[in-house]
Amino acid sequence: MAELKDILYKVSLTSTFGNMNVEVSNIAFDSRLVKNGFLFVAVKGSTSDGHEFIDKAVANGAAVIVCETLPATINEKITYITVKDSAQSLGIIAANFFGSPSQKLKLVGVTGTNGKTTTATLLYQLFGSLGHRCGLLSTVVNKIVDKDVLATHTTPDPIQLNALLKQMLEAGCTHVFMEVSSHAVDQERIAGLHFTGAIFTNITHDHLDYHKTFDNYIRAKKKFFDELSSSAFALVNADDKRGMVMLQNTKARKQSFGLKKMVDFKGKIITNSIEGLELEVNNKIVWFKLIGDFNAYNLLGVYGAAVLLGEDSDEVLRHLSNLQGAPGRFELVMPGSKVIAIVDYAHTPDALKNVLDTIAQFRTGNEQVITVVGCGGNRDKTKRPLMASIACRMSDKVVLTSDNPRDEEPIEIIREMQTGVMPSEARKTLVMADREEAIKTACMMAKERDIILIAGKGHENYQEIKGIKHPFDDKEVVTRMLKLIVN
Ligand SMILES: CC(=O)N[C@H]1[C@@H](OP(=O)(O)OP(=O)(O)OC[C@H]2O[C@@H](n3ccc(=O)[nH]c3=O)[C@H](O)[C@@H]2O)O[C@H](CO)[C@@H](O)[C@@H]1O[C@H](C)C(=O)N[C@@H](C)C(=O)N[C@H](CCC(=O)O)C(=O)O
Ligand SMILES: Nc1ncnc2c1ncn2[C@@H]1O[C@H](COP(=O)(O)OP(=O)(O)OP(=O)(O)O)[C@@H](O)[C@H]1O
Ligand SMILES: N[C@H](CCC[C@H](N)C(=O)O)C(=O)O
Ligand SMILES: [Mg+2]
Repeated sequence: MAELKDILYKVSLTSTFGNMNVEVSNIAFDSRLVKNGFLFVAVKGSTSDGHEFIDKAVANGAAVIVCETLPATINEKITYITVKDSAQSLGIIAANFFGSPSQKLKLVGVTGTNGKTTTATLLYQLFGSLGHRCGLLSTVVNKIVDKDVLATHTTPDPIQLNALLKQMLEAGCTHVFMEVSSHAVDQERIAGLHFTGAIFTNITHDHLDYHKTFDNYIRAKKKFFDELSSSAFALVNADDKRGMVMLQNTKARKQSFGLKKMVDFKGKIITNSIEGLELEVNNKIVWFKLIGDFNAYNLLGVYGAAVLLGEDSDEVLRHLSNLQGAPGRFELVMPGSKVIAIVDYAHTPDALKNVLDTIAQFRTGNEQVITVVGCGGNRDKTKRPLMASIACRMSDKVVLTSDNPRDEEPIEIIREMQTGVMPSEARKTLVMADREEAIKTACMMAKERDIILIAGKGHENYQEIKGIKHPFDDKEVVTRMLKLIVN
């Protein structure tokens, strides 16, 4: 239970109707979850408008309604509050309701098209290894110290988010590392949170289905930095064209990392091999277990953030060099097998190019690169031809397949991918909508020392088809096929 007045702290109200001296039993923004004494926030969504469900919320027992416009009929027994922006108000209300846990934690948010999970996971592992109790909010899993909590989104909704932060605080966490997706910024899921620091990894093509233009997408990421407090740090990848854009209007302490420019945390790649990365950081040469140039950026971002959080730089490097990274990110399957099979979460053109670039650097002779790739249904369609084009240009053979077709026809998605394949490259490609068959075919085509890249699903353990998540795990399938066919 909480006093209504307390949970409205810092919410800008435009009008109130009814008794303001009430207690609220809980909060919800989905009418279906409302029970007696709840406060319901009506939020405009992308498919429907929460304002249409105010009567449902009242029927389910809501005591308080927060909305942008009042419903046609008002129930005298209920308190109505109007606000300018109910999504933003929901964030602030959720933070207040759970006792503003983010104020009592060192909360660091990571945004960018690629590298958020890797960076946040490395920070969580690093700070754990340095002796701190930590929380993690990521695409793969949420963690309250060692306890796993299922992740449904990259960034949870404000109620789940603040509830998790509260549980982390109660479990003794001092540090929390979280991914901040552009959807979350745009939908105000992080409103009302207090960040100690923010990291920007990069921005490239993705999510244009949602943001419509690349400029809107950049603006969503920038908003995260614009809203940081002056006591926070804003750490950006200066080698990304938009790194400095993120810092333009921030009040936070501006910091940068990178490999090419003058930056606060500079690195240099000495060796990049299938065994890992050798980097010069802070005048020290250190080996890391992560593979690929792009991971040099992730490691530098993590290093910079750890130093900005007050950790000793040498200790940070010592601990960081032992870490493995996130599951399903450039993960070698059955190391030592006759063929090299890599499972990776590359689901954007840039990520796919980076991963294939990295693979190209490891080629020593005539080995072939065989790529298995698909594109998600009900998601940004413009990346489909681009991803197929990159896969063909940078591989010897490509099996075009399905990656969570959702409500779309798998073969239609593949057809759209094929529009990016040049006629001269068409002979390299095979179409196999069934992902298990596609992986099997890649394994059958592979000769000794060939490299198979299975891209797009990484850690995911399902294939989503028409609203149903069917169990499916790239790593499990490729392991089975390698044992059966190759070894
Ligand atoms: C496009 C998008 O982001 N949608 C998110 C959004 O839902 P929505 O806007 O579609 O909501 P809606 O169905 O229109 O409903 C509007 C409002 O009416 C309410 N409602 C609805 C029905 C009802 O009976 N009663 C009721 O009160 C809803 O609770 C909601 O408040 O708000 C919901 C609650 O927070 C999210 O679960 C939902 O995520 C969907 C499932 C989703 O797939 N999101 C993806 C795209 C996403 O967010 N991805 C990013 C990662 C992207 C990255 O890779 O960077 C993430 O952070 O996970
Ligand atoms: N710094 C980086 N720059 C470019 N590509 C990267 C970087 N880090 C990782 N990648 C590639 O992007 C893929 C996704 O990485 P990761 O899961 O860390 O990103 P993410 O931002 O969390 O993605 P999502 O938005 O889907 O949650 C990796 O599998 C790898 O192919
Ligand atoms: N966070 C990303 C994940 C994409 C993963 C890929 N496997 C797919 O389903 O398209 C998104 O929502 O676009
Ligand atoms: Mg992620």
